[in-house]
Amino acid sequence: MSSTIFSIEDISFSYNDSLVLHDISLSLEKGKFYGIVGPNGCGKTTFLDLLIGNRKPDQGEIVFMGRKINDYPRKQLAHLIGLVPQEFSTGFEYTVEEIVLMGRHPYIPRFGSPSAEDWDHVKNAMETIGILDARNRQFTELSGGQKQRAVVARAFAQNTPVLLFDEATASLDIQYTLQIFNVAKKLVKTEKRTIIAVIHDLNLAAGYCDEILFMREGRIQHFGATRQVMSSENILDVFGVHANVSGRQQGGNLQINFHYGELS
Ligand SMILES: Nc1ncnc2c1ncn2[C@@H]1O[C@H](COP(=O)(O)OP(=O)(O)OP(=O)(O)O)[C@@H](O)[C@H]1O
Repeated sequence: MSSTIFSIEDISFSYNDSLVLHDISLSLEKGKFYGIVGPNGCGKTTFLDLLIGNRKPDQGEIVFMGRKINDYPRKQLAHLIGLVPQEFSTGFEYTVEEIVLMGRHPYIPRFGSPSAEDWDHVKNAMETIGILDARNRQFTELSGGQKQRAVVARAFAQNTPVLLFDEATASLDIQYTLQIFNVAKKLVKTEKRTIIAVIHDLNLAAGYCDEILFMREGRIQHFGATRQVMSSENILDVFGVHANVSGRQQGGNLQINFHYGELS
């Protein structure tokens, strides 16, 4: 049986007249941790928006689990794909627990109440992320990093086979960053979930991702197994910066060291 989860066929996308994604064709497989890396503004968030069906390609197709992504009813898709967005804000006074419970909304019938199973998922997600003690705090009063952890917990509570992270740990300290990536990696390894994560930190991407998509100017420039594509040449090609990539022979994680240039 094919393990292809996303089949992306020659997609392009424009905002008004501005072409943002083009000539993207690739297959993504179930049970892998994918990293998307690339310069600011190259189209990473837009690409995730297309993968989750929030936007429609102008050309080409995205087939998800055998069906065109834009043909899925929204509710069904919310059972299959969860997203940790780059930014999440709410004008309303919600507690942390209420934010995490939002991850269960696709499962709660209209005018219905959360089931015991829904509450189990909410509690487990808060425990996993370590925010159970903050469950009754107002979301708007949290620090940026605390908010981000609540939003990650919301996505874990949604319990979907596919998770998209858009810089999900950008404002987290190293302890919480590793905690979330370790949980994510475990979901990939033990439950065959698929994670597609936009990551700016190349060492983090090298440490956790099975495969990397290097994006530049709306195209996938390089795509493949992390050990193959995370190279000085590709980093220079996509980011225009010089770096040494070491550790390829040792069999452990790759290490990326940047050349900082002259300080004046
Ligand atoms: N809603 C929008 N309307 C018009 N242009 C947009 C919109 N959203 C994004 N863009 C433009 O599309 C391009 C790609 O944006 P996108 O957010 O996908 O990039 P990104 O790679 O995720 O960037 P970053 O690393 O800074 O988050 C940018 O030039 C951006 O200005």
